[in-house]
Amino acid sequence: MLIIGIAGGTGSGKTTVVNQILNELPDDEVCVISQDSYYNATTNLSYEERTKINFDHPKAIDFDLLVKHLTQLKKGEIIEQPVYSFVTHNRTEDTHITHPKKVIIVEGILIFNSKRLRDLFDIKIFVHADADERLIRRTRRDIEERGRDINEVLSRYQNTLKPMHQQFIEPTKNYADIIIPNDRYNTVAVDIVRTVISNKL
Ligand SMILES: Nc1ncnc2c1ncn2[C@@H]1O[C@H](COP(=O)(O)OP(=O)(O)O)[C@@H](O)[C@H]1O
Ligand SMILES: Nc1ccn([C@@H]2O[C@H](COP(=O)(O)O)[C@@H](O)[C@H]2O)c(=O)n1
Repeated sequence: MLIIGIAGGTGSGKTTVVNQILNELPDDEVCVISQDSYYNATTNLSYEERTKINFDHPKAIDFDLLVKHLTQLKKGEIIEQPVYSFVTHNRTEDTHITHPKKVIIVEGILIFNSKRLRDLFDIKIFVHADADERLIRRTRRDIEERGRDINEVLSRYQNTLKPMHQQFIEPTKNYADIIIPNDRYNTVAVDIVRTVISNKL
């Protein structure tokens, strides 16, 4: 089994890179775990209280469950990945049954922040895009896909996202084995990662 961690700031293009890697790879050989699925359950909070959570701080993530699930997959066990809603800021009632595969890709902004997780990765990849590019992408995506308005995106960026990125995400680039520059679509880098995976399969 090969476990690949893909980190990088919000809007850097992690999900896009993962999807490009998955294209042309057999479905039954690769599975993806998203750190976003492991935001802490917030059922005990009102919607108003949830909107005030700092989602870019490591404390917002249920790393215990993420490490447990990855360890189970490594042992060949099936897991039930939580399903998260960016609209309600909470886990849904659903779960996603995930089977162990030869290659497991874990992606998320804070995954290199946890030593326990880092130790589980065979390859660590950091996707880099400049802050202005990430903000533009995030603004478009959150308005089009995550039910947000411009004020929400910009105030979250100023109050939590930017400072948390500088404090907790950017420094973890140092742990990466490979850094993918992604201000533009980087097909060469994606091809290299795909080749590494294909060799393993
Ligand atoms: N290299 C790129 N150039 C332009 N737009 C991109 C690029 N990579 C991703 N995007 C777009 O930016 C937005 C955020 O990308 P996404 O992959 O969701 O980032 P992340 O998972 O790192 O938050 C998406 O709308 C995506 O289509
Ligand atoms: N309820 C939530 C939870 C998280 N976020 C933001 O998502 C970003 C991480 O996801 P990416 O796909 O962009 O890597 C993170 O920056 C959180 O601010 C949110 O807006 N709402």
